[in-house]
Amino acid sequence: MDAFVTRKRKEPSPLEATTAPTTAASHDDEDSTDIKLAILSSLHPSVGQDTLLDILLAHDGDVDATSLVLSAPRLLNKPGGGGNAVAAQSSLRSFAISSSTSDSLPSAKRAKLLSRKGATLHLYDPQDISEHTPCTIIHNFLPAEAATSLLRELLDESKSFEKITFKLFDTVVSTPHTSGFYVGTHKELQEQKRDYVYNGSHMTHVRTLTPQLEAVKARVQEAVNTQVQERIRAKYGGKKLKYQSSAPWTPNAAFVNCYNGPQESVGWHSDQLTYLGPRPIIGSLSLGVAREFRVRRILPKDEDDPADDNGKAKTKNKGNDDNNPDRAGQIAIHLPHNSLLVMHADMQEEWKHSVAPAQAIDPHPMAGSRRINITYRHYRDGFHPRNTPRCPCGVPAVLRVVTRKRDTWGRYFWMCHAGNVPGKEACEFFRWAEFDDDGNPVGLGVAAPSGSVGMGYRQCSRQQLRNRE
Ligand SMILES: O=C(O)CCC(=O)C(=O)O
Ligand SMILES: [Fe+2]
Repeated sequence: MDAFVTRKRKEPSPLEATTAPTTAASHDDEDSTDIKLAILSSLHPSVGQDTLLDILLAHDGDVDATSLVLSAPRLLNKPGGGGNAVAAQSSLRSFAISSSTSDSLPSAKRAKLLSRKGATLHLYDPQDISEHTPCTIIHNFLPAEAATSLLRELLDESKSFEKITFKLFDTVVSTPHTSGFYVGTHKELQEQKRDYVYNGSHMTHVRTLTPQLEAVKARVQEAVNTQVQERIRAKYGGKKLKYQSSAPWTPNAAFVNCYNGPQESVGWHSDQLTYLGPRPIIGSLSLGVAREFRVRRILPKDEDDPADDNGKAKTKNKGNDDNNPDRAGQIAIHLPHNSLLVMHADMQEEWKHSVAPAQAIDPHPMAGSRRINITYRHYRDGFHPRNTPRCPCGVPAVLRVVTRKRDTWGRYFWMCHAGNVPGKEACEFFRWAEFDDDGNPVGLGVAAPSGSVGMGYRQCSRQQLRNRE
């Protein structure tokens, strides 16, 4: 897991979805959206702001088209219109003037609707989510009693969960939520404590999966494998991605997070590839209070809008483009109790995700204000620390991917773990990673290819390491 301190977003307006523009250009966007919403609000006083914004975005900011749709009688039945966004399950498609209008939209056109800088698009409908994000959602995943029973157990377990602390420059900070880590066997538990390193430290509190977590794991495994095949068919042109494993996904570990109250969150990040390998798949089950899971594409550096950096101090943090999470536009996926979100193979390398602090939440009858999230993961044997490069610092190197530089975009590399530990000086260890088509490491033990930085012990700065990405 790769969890960071949440950067506080600009104080949201009642139109939660238009938060955080920071530049003059973005302010213009926000102002014009506000004016459009004010017009729509006066024309349709009974429709809530969230609903107005959803429909406005779905119609690419066209006030007339939005107003026309709102005049259609069937929209009066929209569930939860104007109420709490996370309580209602609705669909972008339900806002279309006619079903044929929406369904016939070319995908480029629809994708454009979803990538508005400075805006957050809220998606509820499974079809919208699979179409526009690297995720699939299954609502009401477990039989209701099984979900309740697992929630009860994990609320109890979460009493002993801890915040993960790490060093951020000269300060020790901790994640804004608590976590517990579970593995399948006692042997794996011992190995986790002894061999695996996370942000420079060993995990001290590791547990074995409870019988309920084991039973749910089997269900998650089956559902995820079905969804992965469907994704390959529908989105990847019938062929798995390069480096995606062709073996069925067999999770062997679970991170369980507890978010106690609306302010607990997880900042923008991608999950670490080091032990999962390239193109990992993650099955994420949510229980208790519904919260927003946000995703945004990682843009290569030269797609950066230079205006975004004008007059704005860069935030020093761990993600490589976390300084402006709104640059690519955010998509909020609403995760109600008992929903399974599949993060597909195109997620971790190309997108970042977060759980934003909430303005308000609907309490859950059993969990109160708490949300439990279980991410089932597959720790691949080929990526066990005994099989991967070791840094001269004496610990396993971390696996990362180039996301910012166009010329080397998508290439994987092993680097000094300290480059992943804010505040620590990294040594120069760097090696391009090579995989077979299934994502298994090849060529390990071979000297670093020419042109790579080599394996010297000289210290280099975090900026130098960043520059390679
Ligand atoms: O709580 C969630 O839905 C996501 C948690 C997450 O991203 C993580 O633990 O890495
Ligand atoms: Fe994550």
